Amino acid sequence: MQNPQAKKLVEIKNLNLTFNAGKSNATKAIDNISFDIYEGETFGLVGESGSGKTTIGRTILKLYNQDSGTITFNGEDMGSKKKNLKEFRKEAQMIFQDPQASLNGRLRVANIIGEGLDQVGYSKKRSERAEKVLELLKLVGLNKDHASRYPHEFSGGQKQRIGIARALAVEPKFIIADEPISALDVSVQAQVVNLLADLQKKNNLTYLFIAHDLAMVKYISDRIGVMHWGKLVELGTADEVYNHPLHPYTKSLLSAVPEPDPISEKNRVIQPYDASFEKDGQDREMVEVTPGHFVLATPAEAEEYKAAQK
Ligand SMILES: Nc1ncnc2c1ncn2[C@@H]1O[C@H](COP(=O)(O)OP(=O)(O)OP(=O)(O)O)[C@@H](O)[C@H]1O
Repeated sequence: MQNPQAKKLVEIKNLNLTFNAGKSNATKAIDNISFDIYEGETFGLVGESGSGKTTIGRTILKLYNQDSGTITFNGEDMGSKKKNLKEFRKEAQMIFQDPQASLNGRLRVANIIGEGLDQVGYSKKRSERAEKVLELLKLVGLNKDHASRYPHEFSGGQKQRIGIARALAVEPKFIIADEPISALDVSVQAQVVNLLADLQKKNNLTYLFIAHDLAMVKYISDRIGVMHWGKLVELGTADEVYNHPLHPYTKSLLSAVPEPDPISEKNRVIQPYDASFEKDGQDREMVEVTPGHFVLATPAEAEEYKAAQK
């Protein structure tokens, strides 16, 4: 269970966002979602493609405006503090899925990272700025020779390291990592995840880690939220969600995770998910089935889920 002393860094309450509202292609990307992210934790957000994970990340960063609901960062409602947006953007950064597309190909690495440093006042101190670039490169496992090169001269994993260094340049408190490893070779995925975990400890960072790979999310996250069709359907500690899943969608996602042991893998049965009940018109809300473990359910379903846990 979450330490009750821990401070909430991000508080999301009853968030709603519909793209193309009122048109035939309207998409309810965020459907009445509430959750908190505690300082120093990694909150993993999982769900299939199109479930709304990226939209939540972008809405937290104020790249999209929600239709209703609130997002509070460090105790401040960002919606009502427009003048603080510049400050907020330094405290909250995003790392993207595609490191190639997210880096300006015309800039040398020193300037890509330097742009972030300029935002926090290094622009007038050239030598300090150069020193800080080297420090950041070292922090993410690169070296000074890399500073004068262009993004296309790097491998995918190295590019992601540059993206991480750029995010860290503004000394953020909070980082949204949106599928940061899914475009990388399997052989370098673990290195980037381990780097993120090390940096979290060193810099006391809080992460929202977005992914569709539940195995990796379990490895890195303290708590996990599972999304389906714009709704949060389950929320709990990584161990609880992984070992005692409640919602049939979570069970189905977990059944798709390959087993490392060849015998278990051979016997693994993928559980299909029949989502039709989500559209039965019944009201569902997040119910706490065991301490800190919530599932989206009607009162009757909640009782069933509870009984199945015993
Ligand atoms: N800018 C946009 N305009 C219109 N619809 C959008 C926009 N961005 C996302 N959507 C739609 O909103 C829904 C949620 O998309 P979102 O990208 O948040 O999902 P996701 O879970 O992050 O998926 P992925 O893993 O593929 O990135 C999808 O149906 C998507 O098509």
